Amino acid sequence: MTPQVEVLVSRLDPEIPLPSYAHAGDAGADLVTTEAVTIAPGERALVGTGIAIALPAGYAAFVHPRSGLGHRLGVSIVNTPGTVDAGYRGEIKVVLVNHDLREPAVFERGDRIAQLVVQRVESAVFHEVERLPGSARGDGGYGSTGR
Ligand SMILES: O=c1ccn([C@H]2C[C@H](O)[C@@H](COP(=O)(O)OP(=O)(O)OP(=O)(O)O)O2)c(=O)[nH]1
Ligand SMILES: [Mg+2]
Repeated sequence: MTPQVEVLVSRLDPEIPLPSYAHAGDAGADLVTTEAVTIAPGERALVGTGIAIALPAGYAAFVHPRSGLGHRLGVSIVNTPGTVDAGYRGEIKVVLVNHDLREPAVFERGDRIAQLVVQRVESAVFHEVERLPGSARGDGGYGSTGR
């Protein structure tokens, strides 16, 4: 069975459903918009989801786009994936962007606009050193391995 973690949710808007998985074992729980919004081609909009959460220490939640919106409408999230810190108690919001060049993207209140992925995260301790250990990749990046 998929491991589970308890996440406390506060509904800032009582009519808005809790985040929910479309299928058991899904990675992303759908989030809805509390407001109707029309996003012109190339424009963006900050929308509320009506929920705030408290994650256990050692966890973060990531706000990912929905592939169906990308495919059907050209809609994604500007800062994808958005990072929700364990200590954040405000409303989870989503910065939608309409990449379509012609059609506005129209959303009604209650439409599913993003999905939340809850993950364990490590907190790093950053140690400064004179020289980093060598590696096969070295400083190669940005296409260094060819097409
Ligand atoms: O898509 C997102 C991304 C972030 N947040 C909330 C939760 C997160 O804990 C907080 C801060 O996010 P982030 O650190 O990415 O933003 P910042 O621009 O660095 O703001 P801050 O200075 O508040 O950290 O905003 C959202 O509601 N939705
Ligand atoms: Mg920050």
